[in-house]
Amino acid sequence: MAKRIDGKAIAAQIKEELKEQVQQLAKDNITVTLAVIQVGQDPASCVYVRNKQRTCEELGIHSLSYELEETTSEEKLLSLIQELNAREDVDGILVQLPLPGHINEKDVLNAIDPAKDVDGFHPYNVGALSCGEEGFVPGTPAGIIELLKRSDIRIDGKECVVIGRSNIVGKPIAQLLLAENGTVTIAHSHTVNLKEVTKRADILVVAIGKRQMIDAEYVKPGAAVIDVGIHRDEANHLCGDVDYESVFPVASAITPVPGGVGPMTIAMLMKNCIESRRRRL
Ligand SMILES: Nc1nc2c(c(=O)[nH]1)N[C@@H](CN(C=O)c1ccc(C(=O)N[C@@H](CCC(=O)O)C(=O)O)cc1)CN2
Repeated sequence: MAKRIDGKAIAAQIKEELKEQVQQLAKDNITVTLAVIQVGQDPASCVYVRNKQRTCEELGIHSLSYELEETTSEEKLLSLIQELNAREDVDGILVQLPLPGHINEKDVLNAIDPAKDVDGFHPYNVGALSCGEEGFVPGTPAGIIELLKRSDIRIDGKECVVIGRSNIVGKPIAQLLLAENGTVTIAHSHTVNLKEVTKRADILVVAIGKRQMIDAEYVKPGAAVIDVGIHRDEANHLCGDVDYESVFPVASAITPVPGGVGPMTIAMLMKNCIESRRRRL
C-alpha cells in the first residue's frame, strides 16, 4: 500500500517558510513584485492566474495583473514585456501559457529578461539548468524534487524514469533528477515497450498528457509514482495521467491529482520571485 504524498500540505509548509522570508525583507523596506500576464480567458488559465495572485497576497508579495484581450497582437505583448523588463520595481514576469494561436510562444518567452524569468522558460535559464549554473528552475519540476525530498524519498543511485519530454516538465525534471545522482531514462510516445522501461523505475514521473493511462502494469512494486497530468474524468472530477486506484496498492508512494504536484508549482514560483528580488539587491 502506498503512502499518499500530500502536495497541498507540503506546499502550505513551503509557503509559510516563504512568508517569513518576505516579512524579513519587509523589515528592510524591500518588497517583492510579480507581474502576471494573461492573454485571453482560457478557463483553466483563469483559475491558475487567480491562484497565483491569491498566493502572492497570502505571502505579502505584490502582484501586478495584466489581462489582455484574446486578440492582442504579439507586438503589443512584446512591448508590455519590454516595459516590465525595464522596471526596477518588478522582480518576476510570467506569461500564462498556453497563448492564443496567433502569438509565437517562443518569441514571447525569449523576450523576458532571464533575470526576471521566474518561470524558468527562457533559453538562458534552460541552459543554466543543464550546466548547473545559477538560474531559475521551472516550478513544476522544482516542486517534484521538493516533494521527493520532503517525503524522504532518496534519489541518489535510483532508477528514475520520466515519461514525457516537454520543455516545461519532462526535460527539466530529467536534468534535476540527474543532478541528484539518479540514473535517468526519458520515455516518450516513440518509446518501444514502454511497460518494460517504466517497470525498471524506482521513481516514475508521469507527464504524458493522457488521462489515467498508467496503471499498475506499468509500475514496479515499491516504486514512488509522481503524477504531473491534470484532466477531467467522465464525472468531471479532476484526475491525472496515472490510474490512482490501480497504482496505489503497488507503489510505495504516490501523488494524488488534485493535491499533488499542482500546488507545488505555485509555491516554487513564489520561491523564485523572492530569489529574484534577493539577487537584484
Ligand atoms: N506561465 C506558466 N504557464 C503554465 C504553467 C506554468 O508553470 N507557468 N503551468 C501550467 C499551469 N499551472 C500554472 O500556471 C498550474 C497548473 C495546476 C496547478 C494546480 O494547483 N492544480 C491543482 C488543481 C487546480 C484545479 O484545476 O482546480 C492540483 O493539481 O491540485 C497550479 C498551477 C500550464 N501553464
